[in-house]
Amino acid sequence: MTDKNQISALILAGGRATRMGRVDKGLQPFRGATLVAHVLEKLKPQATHIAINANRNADAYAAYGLPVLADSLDGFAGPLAGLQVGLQQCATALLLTVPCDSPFLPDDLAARLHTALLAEDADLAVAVTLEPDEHGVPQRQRHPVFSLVKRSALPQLQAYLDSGMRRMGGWHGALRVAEVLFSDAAAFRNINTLEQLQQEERGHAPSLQQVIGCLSDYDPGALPVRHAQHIIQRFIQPVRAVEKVALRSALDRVLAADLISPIDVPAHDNSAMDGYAFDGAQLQGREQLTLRTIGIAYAGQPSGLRPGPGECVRIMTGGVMPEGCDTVLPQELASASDAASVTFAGNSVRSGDNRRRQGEDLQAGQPALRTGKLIRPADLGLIASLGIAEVPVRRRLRVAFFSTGDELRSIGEPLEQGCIYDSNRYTLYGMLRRLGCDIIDMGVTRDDPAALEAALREACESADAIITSGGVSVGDADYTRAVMDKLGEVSFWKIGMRPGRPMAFGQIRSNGHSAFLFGLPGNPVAVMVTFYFFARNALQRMMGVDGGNDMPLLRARAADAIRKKAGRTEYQRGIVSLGADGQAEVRLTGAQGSGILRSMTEANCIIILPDEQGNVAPGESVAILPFEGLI
Ligand SMILES: Nc1nc2c(c(=O)[nH]1)N[C@H]1C(S)=C(S)[C@@H](COP(=O)(O)OP(=O)(O)OC[C@H]3O[C@@H](n4cnc5c(N)ncnc54)[C@H](O)[C@@H]3O)O[C@H]1N2
Ligand code: MOO
Ligand SMILES: [Mg+2]
Repeated sequence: MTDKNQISALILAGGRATRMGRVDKGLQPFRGATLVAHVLEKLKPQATHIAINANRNADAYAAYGLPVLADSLDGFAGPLAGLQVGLQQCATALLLTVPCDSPFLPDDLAARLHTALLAEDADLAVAVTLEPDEHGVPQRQRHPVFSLVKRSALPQLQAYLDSGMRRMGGWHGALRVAEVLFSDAAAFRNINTLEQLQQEERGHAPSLQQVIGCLSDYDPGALPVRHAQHIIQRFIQPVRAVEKVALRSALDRVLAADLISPIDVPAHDNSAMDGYAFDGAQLQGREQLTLRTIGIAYAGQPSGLRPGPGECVRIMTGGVMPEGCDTVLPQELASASDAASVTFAGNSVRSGDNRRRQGEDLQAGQPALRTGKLIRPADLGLIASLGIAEVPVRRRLRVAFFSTGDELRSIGEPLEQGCIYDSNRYTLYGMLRRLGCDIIDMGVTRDDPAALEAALREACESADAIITSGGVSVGDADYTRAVMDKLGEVSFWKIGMRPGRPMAFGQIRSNGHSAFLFGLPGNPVAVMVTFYFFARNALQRMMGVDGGNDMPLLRARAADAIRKKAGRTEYQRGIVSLGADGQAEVRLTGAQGSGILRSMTEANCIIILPDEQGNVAPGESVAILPFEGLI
């Protein structure tokens, strides 16, 4: 039996992470925590003392409550330098080592290595798995970073390091080594690149093809809106990194953990009215009562008063209910009162009226707000009422966007014949800002494969999501498709909707980074409609927003006839107001061409006409989505 008291563990986090762009690996966000936090959770049941070998960010590692040991050898000498300092500082006879980038390590690692070490009277026990060689034949492979080492082996290690050697398993020749075969090779996988990290982060997230494969009647050339929305929602993955921000800065951010109320709110039973507090049992069937006033209870200070039968306390709104009182008579319901007493009719209040109960707003120990909540002004106040100063929120989503088209000019440039000013980047800027994203405006990209590829790569390497406009319809889609296909998995759709028929969606990769891609159509109204009805929800999901925040559809009467083709969803721009009868009534803004941006600026709502709907008669009820909300 393994006595865990005999085992210390050392997490090796001292490397330079050259394949991960030299970031500090252990501190990389992973599945709601960091890599090192996952390793720590695995180790806690396996060892009593745990330390971390790290050569950077000692404070951040120390925050996990563990001793941080830096190499005594200079210049990131590798894991053996970590083992050296680990053995030097080890308080027990045995030291278990694991790397910081293997969050899936076996739960029985220490126990099995220890059993073998004892059985074979070895100096060191090392994990072994079977890995196929180039012919597919399984070969035993040692994982020297997953070892249990006797502290007494330090002189052999020292001699090996003194000879200038640094290979992790290189010093095993001088030792008695016990090999322990683990059948689950995947438990030893480590994460070396940011791309692997993102893949693991996604866990078993399906590929775009798999998501699409779940639709029995998928037709990219005639895709219903709901199918496109379904595919996007299934494929998108949230960004999990979390940060703590001061309460005010949490506005419009997404809560990253349930906020448990540390206190009851209100903390005491208190009065909802200015008036007189008394024991409601005295009301019983009496026509009139006169109670003697024994004192005054102000808000903010318990009065210490205890009225007896026939007595009451003058109380202010928010004042703590005096002991024995459960009812408050609002002062305006008194038929007579002076400083000494109050008289009122027995039916003017019922027992228990106008008392706010302790914890009726929030109860200690109960979640006050749930993870995934988009924090609005009321939430700020509610968190403040709990006395909480800092809030864990998801990190902001980074979204890069650019326009494509040789005809596009930016503000400040002369407008040559045949050219137009780029407006999509401005509508996209506004819509993304409203969502609270960090935005990267990449300007205009020429209609040219090399320029498009360069822009997509740059966007992919700096953002979580990319939004492009233009170049996805038949005229241009061929080269766009070729470039996007080269960089990842992107589907080109013709959606059963108007405006916004052509659209591309998928995920691209570049240099170990990946990003979701929304290739929106170029027409200015189409770009807004596709953003609102596809990208917006997807980005909110990436931000970690919990599902229940969908915008509510309202209904209004069509003031005039609306032409509508059945078989597609139309998003017409409307102005809703109250008709003469007080009912909501909506009219079109005028011409509905997808190049007519004025139709959006004049509108205060979108009229959503679903697939099955044909022409709309005057007076018929239609669904609308108002632009403005109260908060
Ligand atoms: N033969 C077909 N032609 C078109 C179809 C079709 O199915 N068959 N679909 C039409 C629809 S619907 C749309 S929407 C557009 C989408 O075209 P692209 O995504 O390829 O976009 P572009 O051709 O680059 O531009 C379309 C239109 O929008 C103007 N534009 C583009 N970017 C901007 C910008 N940043 N600011 C302002 N205006 C912009 C551009 O000048 C074009 O006029 O395809 C239809 N054609
Ligand atoms: O998708 Mo297009 O917007 O209808 O011109
Ligand atoms: Mg085009």
